[in-house]
Amino acid sequence: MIEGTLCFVVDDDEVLLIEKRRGLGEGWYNGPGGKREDGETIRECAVRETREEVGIDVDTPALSKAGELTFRLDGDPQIHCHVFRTHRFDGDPRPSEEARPKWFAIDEVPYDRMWEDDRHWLPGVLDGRTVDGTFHFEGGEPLDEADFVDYDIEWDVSFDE
Ligand SMILES: Nc1[nH]c(=O)nc2c1ncn2[C@H]1C[C@H](O)[C@@H](COP(=O)(O)OP(=O)(O)OP(=O)(O)O)O1
Repeated sequence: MIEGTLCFVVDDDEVLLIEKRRGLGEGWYNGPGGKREDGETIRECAVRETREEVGIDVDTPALSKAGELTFRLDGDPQIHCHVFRTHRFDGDPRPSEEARPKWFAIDEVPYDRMWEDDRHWLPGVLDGRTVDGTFHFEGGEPLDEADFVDYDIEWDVSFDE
């Protein structure tokens, strides 16, 4: 199964999202993030992907673990995604080949232009809660063309790391 990250940078009442320009979820908004590479920790992955995609530096210890999400396709776990939240960053977001960054007011997050599961867990994460969720998709690869059919969420969990 793929290990991945999502990193939500919050500044006052706004959150930094990216419009993904390629790969899974192309054309949709999400947090910066991506697949973990060999030899890096999950936090290192979140920091690297945020720097690569939008050119800002987030502070590793200040990343707060906000969730673990498992995305299943036709019953098989495909991606195990670690979600982080932070208020601390350096630099101004700039676009890259992978992503166009944009700040959104937290009460104006464009859920209709995001993965369908996001509306079930991201509001709580932006509200400071922790989540452990499994999201079921059906209809074959790729995941972003499959149907979102069901989910199971536990809130206010604690994580080992
Ligand atoms: N259902 C879903 N809801 C969601 O919010 N994010 C999802 C998701 N399914 C996948 N993702 C995110 C998590 C992770 O950041 C990313 C993985 O997609 P990709 O494999 O396309 O990664 P990237 O292309 O960003 O990674 P790299 O190739 O490592 O840069 O997609």
